[in-house]
Amino acid sequence: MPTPLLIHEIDATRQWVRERQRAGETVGVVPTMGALHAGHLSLAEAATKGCDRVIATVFVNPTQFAPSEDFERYPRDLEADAKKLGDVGVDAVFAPSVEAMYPPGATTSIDVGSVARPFEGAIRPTHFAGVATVVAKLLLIAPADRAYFGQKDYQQTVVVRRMVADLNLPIEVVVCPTVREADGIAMSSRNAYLSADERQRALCLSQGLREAERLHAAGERDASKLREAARRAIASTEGVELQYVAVLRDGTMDEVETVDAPAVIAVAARVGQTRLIDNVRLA
Ligand SMILES: Nc1ncnc2c1ncn2[C@@H]1O[C@H](COP(=O)(O)OP(=O)(O)OP(=O)(O)O)[C@@H](O)[C@H]1O
Ligand SMILES: CC(C)(CO)[C@@H](O)C(=O)[O-]
Ligand code: BAL
Repeated sequence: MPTPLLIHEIDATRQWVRERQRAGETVGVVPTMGALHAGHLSLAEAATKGCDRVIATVFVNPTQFAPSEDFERYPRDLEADAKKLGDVGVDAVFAPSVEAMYPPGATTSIDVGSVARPFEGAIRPTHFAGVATVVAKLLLIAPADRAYFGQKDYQQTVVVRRMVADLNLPIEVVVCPTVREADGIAMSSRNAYLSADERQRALCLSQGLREAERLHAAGERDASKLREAARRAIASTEGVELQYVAVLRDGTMDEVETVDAPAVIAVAARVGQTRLIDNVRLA
């Protein structure tokens, strides 16, 4: 497969997308922070199936990291990422500098409101303003027809859908299923931080979710029982600190006590120094 066109400039990116659309083609955009794994590539593949042309963005966005978080050490390898994207048929990659995205004097920030406050938002209070702002910028720089996001970052999908609706952005948001390793752990760039021992312990997140899923499939509708099943698996694993377990009405951040409609059970935990999140749909 050819290497995708690598674009660093904002104007050239917008022009590339507009030209494709003027030629009658649909364009998909896949926002990422790079260090690509099969989870990201599944979004790119969905985009190549659903659109005539695909542009991926690779940008480690500083505004979604708190000062204490891992912005500096977040893995970066643009050359390898571009090759992987080319191999799945992505046409172009937008990889801007921090200075291009946030020139001196830039102060605008998007507050999406209530869906950004609980769970991830409570633990990372500045995170979703950073995500919403950069995603809005990326969707304006690459004004595609469809944008692809992963279910693994469930609250992010809720925040992005809210932001796109509230700002009337003319783009369809597509959410793709979580891709897992053979043993069940959700693929994540941050898995690279785990030692072999932590990697083994981290399995308790997906195992806890799977146990809740099994109970739900067997007819359990009491959210507290489903939460307890996930909590038990995670909290009983040494070296793993559970941060939350929540059962939410699907597509929202509203907690439910009875699962009488499609729902999502979401968890976050710290494994050593690494924060991991995961979720499954209960439908
Ligand atoms: N396992 C996965 N399956 C499907 N989509 C995924 C998966 N992991 C990440 N994505 C999606 O890829 C997009 C880019 O995510 P990002 O670059 O933050 O990767 P990540 O692996 O989630 O990294 P991190 O470990 O920092 O959370 C997001 O829409 C995210 O939901
Ligand atoms: C959507 C995103 C690319 C914005 O920086 C990021 O939050 C991510 O990779 O999930
Ligand atoms: N995948 C979400 C990006 C972040 O945790 O900053």
